[in-house]
This record gives sequence, structure tokens and C-alpha cells, in this order.
Amino acid sequence: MLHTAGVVLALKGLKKNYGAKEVLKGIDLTVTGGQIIGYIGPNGAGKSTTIKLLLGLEEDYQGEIEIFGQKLNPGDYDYKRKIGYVPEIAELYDNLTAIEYLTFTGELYGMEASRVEIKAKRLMRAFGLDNVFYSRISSFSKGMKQKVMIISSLLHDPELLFLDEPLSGLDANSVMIFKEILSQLAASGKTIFYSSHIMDVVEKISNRIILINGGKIVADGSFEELKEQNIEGSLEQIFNQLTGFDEFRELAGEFVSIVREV
Ligand SMILES: Nc1ncnc2c1ncn2[C@@H]1O[C@H](COP(=O)(O)OP(=O)(O)OP(=O)(O)O)[C@@H](O)[C@H]1O
Repeated sequence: MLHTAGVVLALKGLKKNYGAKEVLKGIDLTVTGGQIIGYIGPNGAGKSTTIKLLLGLEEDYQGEIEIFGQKLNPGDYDYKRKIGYVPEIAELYDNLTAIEYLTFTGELYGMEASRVEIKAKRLMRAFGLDNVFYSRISSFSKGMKQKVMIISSLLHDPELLFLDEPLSGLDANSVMIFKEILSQLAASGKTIFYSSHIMDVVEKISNRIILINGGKIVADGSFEELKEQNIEGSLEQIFNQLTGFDEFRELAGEFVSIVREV
């Protein structure tokens, strides 16, 4: 398909059904290295499904997927070593300590245990988790768990990073650090696939925004390009416009009136 230099990810006519439900109806997409892609769309649009297909966590699709110039092969662990993933819902092994968990993850990526431990401690320190190396993850707050997930996705220095709502639970200072981490990673050539509903962050960090709705791409371009093509100003307004959503007051009013019926 697309063996073009610099292409990290290429999707052609990607379709996915769950039973009779068509979730992805033909996604065509080519991503080159060093881009931060903001992958957005309404609840249920198919964002997580796309990411799961690319990670080989879901099979049974139509169309073509190429990662690093190779046809996707979920049994091939080499490509997985070049990928990092922060899932929407963190499922950590709560009974392990943070260092046990991170060492375990690093070893799965083929890293040597002693090296992972040193690197994990340095990353935890840099993210303000200095005093909890040996605490069980079950005792961590939501934001602390999210930081461990972020560190575990980056330990092996991946080329391609998939982030599904990664700021969940992070405080304002940590958000600022993480946004800066992403722009420095992209500047060093890493490719980031960023899926989120926090529109002002997507607007600021992405150099390309892809909006899916009804299983198809309905917008693809930089924020400036999307602004030129649409009447509305902020990404939130462009999102509402392109997804045909102009009745939030009526819906909220209906919701409140039902709540107030006793
Ligand atoms: N395992 C599954 N079995 C059946 N249907 C599924 C499955 N996973 C996802 N779906 C359906 O596929 C559609 C897309 O789901 P997906 O999780 O990809 O959406 P999303 O864009 O990530 O949404 P959100 O913004 O709410 O996270 C939804 O209608 C969902 O019900």
C-alpha cells in the first residue's frame, strides 16, 4: 500500500462492525512521523475502536492497516515494542508496588529489569512521585495511577504513542508538564495519537486534528485550517457545528425538568 518514507501509520478503507452495528465505515488516513494527531469525536464515534485495532487488541476488520511500513500483524511483537499506549481506563495491578508494576511492564517490552528500575525511578521522580516507589498502587490517588500509566507507556522510548484521554485525574501543574512532554517528544520525531474530549487542550497541542462522526472522518487539518473552513471560532464550537449539535440548552432544560419531577 503506502510504503512512503516517513509514513508511520496508514489506514485505507478501515471498517469495523460489532454485530450488525457499523462502527467504522471506511477510515482513510496517513500519518507521518513527528505529528501530534488530535483524534476527536462524539461518545461512541469509534475513537477507542480505531486505537484498539491499531494495537492489535481487536481483530476482524475490513480494509488495510500499515504501521511502520508493514501490514499490521497482531502476532508480531517487534512493532508492539515501538508503540506506547495509555488506555482510557487504567487497569493496573493494584497489589503491586509502582516499581514492581513498572519493572514488569518494562520487561514485557524486552528491557532488562535493573535498567527499567533505574529509569522508572527517575521518571517517577520527575513526575513528583518520589516517595511512593515501594507503595502499593491500590493506595494511590486517581492522578497518581494515571502518572504511573503514562510512565509505563513511555519506559521503552516508543516511536508511536496512543493516548486515550490521558489527562484524566491529573492536576493543573501535571497537565502543564505533560503537555510540554508531548510537544518535546513530537519535536524529537515521535508520533502521538491523542484522543480526548478536552477540546481546548486538543486545540493547543495538536498539529493535526481529525474529527470522526458516524464512523467517518468529517474534518482533517490543523486547527487554523479547520477554522478557515468553518464559521465558528474555538475547536469546541467547530466540533459542535460539525457534529450537528445546536440544541444543548433545550436538552439541558429537558434533563433538569425531569430531575425536578418527584
Ligand atoms: N466490544 C464491543 N462490543 C460491541 N460494541 C462495541 C464494543 N466496543 C465498542 N462498541 C461500540 O462501538 C461504538 C464505538 O465505541 P468506541 O469505544 O470506539 O467509541 P469512542 O469514540 O471511543 O467513545 P467515547 O468517547 O465514549 O470513549 C459504540 O457504539 C460502542 O457501543
